[in-house]
Amino acid sequence: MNKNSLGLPIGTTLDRFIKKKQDEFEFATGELSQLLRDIALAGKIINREVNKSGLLDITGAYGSKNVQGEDQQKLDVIANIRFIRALRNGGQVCAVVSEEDEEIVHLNPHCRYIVAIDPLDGSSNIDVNVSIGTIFSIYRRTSPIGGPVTEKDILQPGTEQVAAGYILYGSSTMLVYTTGHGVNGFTLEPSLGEFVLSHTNMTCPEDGEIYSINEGSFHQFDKSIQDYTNWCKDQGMTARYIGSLVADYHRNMLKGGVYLYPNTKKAREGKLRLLYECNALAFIAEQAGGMATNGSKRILEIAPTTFHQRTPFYIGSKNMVEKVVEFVAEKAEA
Ligand SMILES: O=P(O)(O)OC[C@H]1O[C@](O)(COP(=O)(O)O)[C@@H](O)[C@@H]1O
Ligand SMILES: [Mg+2]
Ligand SMILES: [Mg+2]
Repeated sequence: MNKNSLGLPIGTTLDRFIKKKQDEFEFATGELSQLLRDIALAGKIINREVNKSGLLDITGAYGSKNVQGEDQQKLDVIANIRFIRALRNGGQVCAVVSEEDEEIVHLNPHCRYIVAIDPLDGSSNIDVNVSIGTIFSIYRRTSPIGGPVTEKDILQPGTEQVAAGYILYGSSTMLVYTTGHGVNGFTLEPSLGEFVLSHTNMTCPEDGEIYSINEGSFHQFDKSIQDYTNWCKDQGMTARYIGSLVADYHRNMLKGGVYLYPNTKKAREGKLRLLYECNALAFIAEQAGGMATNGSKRILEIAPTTFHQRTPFYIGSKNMVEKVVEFVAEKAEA
């Protein structure tokens, strides 16, 4: 029987993979396994909505703004409802912090897991049939099970994640995640409706030829990032920018590259959110041999102070991200 590098048969379903991984841990309770299955189920439901979004009346704005002051797209709201419902029904989660909810969403106090989620990433690309995604981080609560979930439970640094990942709704739909033991990718087999192991032990090349930044904001960037962007051009690198963080990150992880969303004159803290965008991808990147920083500090070591805080974000191939840090440090000294 053909086996992959994990010794698992080709075509291993996500369910079987999770079960096998659980069996490798003597004290595993199955709760995290069930939670990963719940996220995969919600991902399949969203995938179905995304695939036919042009046909249904689910395109366009929902008519309300989220806590960031952004116009919520209908699919942002639908994805948020679907994920929270799947996590509630799955019965493993005590609280959720979501991009689309200002406050903590309290679920089952008798559970130990907390989920931070960006239900629909790349909202500006929903209506134009460009790849979009979902991003999730999983933590264990620090407060006693059965008691109230506290801010402290939610505001944990990324180093405390027990699992993290993303779902990419692209030409194929993929679930990519880590529990701190490498990164694996599963492709949705539409006729089976099953996520099937397709990318084992994913790694990010230390170097690459791709830089991803919204150059439309070039004049808003700090001098260090303007210089780095020009340096990339001088090196003859290729510019690629989809405008969906998950899709830009995924491409650069596979091919080698760096994604930059710096702070700007307008957005001094940057745009991307630490708890439900940056921490998850930083965990994945590091597990794949890549790197993620805010320009001077490892993303995973940033101590969060608010649920929806933003951070400058530089992620991807190790040597390329280190070059960004070099440029930022140089300007800071100048
Ligand atoms: O349009 P900009 O400023 O380049 O921002 C694009 C970035 O904003 C995001 O759309 C923010 O995420 P949401 O769509 O989840 O709000 C990222 O996916 C993307 O990388
Ligand atoms: Mg997002
Ligand atoms: Mg979003």
